[in-house]
Amino acid sequence: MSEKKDSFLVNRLKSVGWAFKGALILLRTEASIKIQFAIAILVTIAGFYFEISPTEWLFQVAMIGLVMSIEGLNTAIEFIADFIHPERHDKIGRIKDVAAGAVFIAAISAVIVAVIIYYPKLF
Ligand SMILES: Nc1ncnc2c1ncn2[C@@H]1O[C@H](COP(=O)(O)OP(=O)(O)OP(=O)(O)O)[C@@H](O)[C@H]1O
Repeated sequence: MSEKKDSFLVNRLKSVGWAFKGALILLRTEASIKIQFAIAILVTIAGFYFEISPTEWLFQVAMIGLVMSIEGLNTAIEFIADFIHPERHDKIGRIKDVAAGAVFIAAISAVIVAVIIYYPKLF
């Protein structure tokens, strides 16, 4: 019984390790994620500088997580598309466009949240 529990825990820990490895691969290799990470650091500094409220922090952190995680999924979809069909194909292009569209929607939402939080503090 306890042996089963241990192996479950070890497996979960291994999964966390692989997920962490995946996040590092994204941050090291993907230009879009690097830019988003830099913006995340800048708005975090801005959050402390302007002393934004706990509710504003919640929205800001949620938006950073949303944009970067969807960007990660977009990258995974691009990898799958390139793996299963390395040549150019209209359908592969459409799959990649739709995945990029998801990032775009999240990014627009994040910009709107940023404007709502910081516009009154700046102007
Ligand atoms: N194999 C393909 N067949 C048809 N169109 C493609 C193909 N690969 C890419 N495209 C088109 O080019 C666009 C960009 O694709 P690509 O894989 O280069 O993504 P990217 O946006 O440059 O990647 P990144 O997220 O690294 O910036 C796609 O959205 C699609 O419109």
